[in-house]
Amino acid sequence: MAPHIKTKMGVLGILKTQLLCHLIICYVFLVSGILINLLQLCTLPLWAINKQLARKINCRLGYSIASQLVALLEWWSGTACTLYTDPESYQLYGKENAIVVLNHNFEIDFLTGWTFCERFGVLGSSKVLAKKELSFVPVIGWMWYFLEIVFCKRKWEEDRKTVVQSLQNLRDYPENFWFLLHCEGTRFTEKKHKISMEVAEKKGLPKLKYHLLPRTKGFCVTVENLRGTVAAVYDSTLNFRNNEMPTLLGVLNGKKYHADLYVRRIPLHSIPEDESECAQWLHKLYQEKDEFQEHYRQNGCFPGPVTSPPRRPWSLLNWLFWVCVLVYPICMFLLQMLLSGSTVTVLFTLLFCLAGIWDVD
Ligand SMILES: CCCCC/C=C\C/C=C\CCCCCCCC(=O)SCCNC(=O)CCNC(=O)[C@H](O)C(C)(C)COP(=O)(O)OP(=O)(O)OC[C@H]1O[C@@H](n2cnc3c(N)ncnc32)[C@H](O)[C@@H]1OP(=O)(O)O
Ligand SMILES: CCCCCCCCCCCCCCCCCC(=O)OC[C@@H](O)COP(=O)(O)O
Repeated sequence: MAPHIKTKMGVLGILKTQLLCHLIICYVFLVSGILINLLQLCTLPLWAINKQLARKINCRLGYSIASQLVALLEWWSGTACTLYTDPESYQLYGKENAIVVLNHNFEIDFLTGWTFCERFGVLGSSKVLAKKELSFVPVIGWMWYFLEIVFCKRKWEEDRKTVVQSLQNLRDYPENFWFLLHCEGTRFTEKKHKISMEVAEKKGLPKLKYHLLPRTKGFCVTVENLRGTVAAVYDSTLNFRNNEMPTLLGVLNGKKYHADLYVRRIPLHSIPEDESECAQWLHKLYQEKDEFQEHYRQNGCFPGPVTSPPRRPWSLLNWLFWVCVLVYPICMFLLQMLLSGSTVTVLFTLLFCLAGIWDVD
């Protein structure tokens, strides 16, 4: 990296781009994650005795994993999150169960979603209808198993029974939760958009410019099974300023983004009970979402008042806790190696440290 750019970035900015920092962050995340997964495993016997207590404990443990990634976004990269919503609805966020319908365009939209969950105190209990493959991802996928995340294979005939059962299980969940649905079923690409609009044409549905055609089955079955449990649908549309396409690697490098989220609260009782009417309702919702995206494209902002929730210190404190617990032993280990008296061990340790601080750019 050129020296003048480094000066402009400041010491902290340079630190954030260093491989050694990234290695430490990943090490802390992975080791703490596996320790927490093991603790979650220990709660299994409790489910038989006191299920609600086991669920509450798992929400806290899940928080301790997810909030590390949130801390990375809001404290490490300093990404700003602006919320466009009406003040009356704002009062209810975090105080009721809700289904969140969100567009799926960005690599970090899950992380931005989590950040909003954190700010309204529902991060540990947040849920999603996720593809089955994600349940095998170490740490996060294993954590989701204990948080009763709903998984689907995206083959409706196989999914119907398991999805309905998993949704029914959430009816007596002891914590307020937000249930995320990416109704488009996959992340937006131009190629997928083209195919999806061919389907829209065949079905006689209006074309969408910024979204894929929504898959309606998951939404209708969620509304049907969570009626009486969930108070509202939060129709949410996410964008990043300056047409940026943020990445996890960018966040890890400390790059600051600016997320804009537009949320409309729609009471669940206003959504039709009949399945085909419910599907039509969702198609109409996506046509409206398309208009909001057009507004954003034209004006650089969403319509309506801005009421941004402040970041809270808990994600940072949790992260610092794990850094203190896990970085100290590794420092002691490296120190022991350096003081071992063996030339080969000292050389290897020095090489390892140098590789970590080497500027790969
Ligand atoms: C702002 C605050 C945020 C709060 C965040 C809260 C919580 C956060 C928690 C966690 C964060 C982590 C996030 C993890 C992200 C995980 C992301 C994913 O895994 S997305 C993929 C999985 N999810 C989904 O797919 C959900 C949407 N899909 C559905 O609902 C589906 O209906 C289904 C239930 C999965 C079943 O799918 P299947 O394909 O089997 O059946 P369908 O009936 O849907 O499809 C057949 C139907 O579709 C028509 N068709 C064919 N091709 C297309 C196409 N390209 N586009 C649209 N439609 C198509 C086809 O003709 C059939 O139609 P019909 O039924 O009329 O015959
Ligand atoms: C603080 C610690 C930093 C350490 C960095 C480690 C990063 C680990 C991140 C793990 C993130 C796991 C969360 C999974 C969410 C991913 C969202 C996703 O993958 O959605 C899938 C959809 O799109 C559909 O996929 P398609 O198959 O249709 O395409």
